[in-house]
Amino acid sequence: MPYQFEDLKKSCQTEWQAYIEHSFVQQLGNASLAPEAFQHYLKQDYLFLIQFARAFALAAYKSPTLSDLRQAKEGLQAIVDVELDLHISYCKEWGISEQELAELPEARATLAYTRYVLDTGNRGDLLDLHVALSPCMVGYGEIANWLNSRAETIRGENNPYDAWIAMYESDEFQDAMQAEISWLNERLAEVSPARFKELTRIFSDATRLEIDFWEMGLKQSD
Ligand SMILES: Cc1ncc(CO)c(N)n1
Repeated sequence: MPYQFEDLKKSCQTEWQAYIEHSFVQQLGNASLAPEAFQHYLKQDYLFLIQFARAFALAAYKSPTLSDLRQAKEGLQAIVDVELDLHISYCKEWGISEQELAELPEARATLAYTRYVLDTGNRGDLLDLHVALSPCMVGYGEIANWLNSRAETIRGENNPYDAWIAMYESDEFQDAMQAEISWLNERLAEVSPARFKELTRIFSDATRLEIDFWEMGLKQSD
């Protein structure tokens, strides 16, 4: 049986569920999240996105083919030209200026997660790097879909976090998520059981670091 992305999720089902259905996510969905927790999360996510962009630059460096190189370039461009600009204007709506963003120190959870991804890519190959990135790219799309499937979730102007959910349920993000899953499925189909075991370690580590990122937001920890 060739391995597929679903098998990575199955290898750490408990952690994956703890990430997707985290209290931060539930509170964001039912509008009970403290605005201070969300603001703290938004600020750290700006710093996260900058490191995330560097990870796509690393993916370009690690690309053996022109098609992989183009894909990494698209990813880098999407983050630098679109996502970061969107994030900055979204932060403004939440009372966080660009100046404040530029001067922020990184929380330990941000440092741990982003540098883990970069280190995994540095010591490994493009597949290692993509597996380390996949909980971000696939997880947030799944979170938006999970929130939409729950009766407790409030949509529209009665939820101040509605725009956040809308961003990750957008066709643009959902298409990027599907493209990432397809890319991974093609490569995972070819790996040996020993190689797959290595990849499950990376996937589970990155998933656990996503859980810590939510915790950092909830506790407003630095
Ligand atoms: C921490 C984190 N993970 C995933 C995403 C989705 O891009 C994000 N913006 N932030």
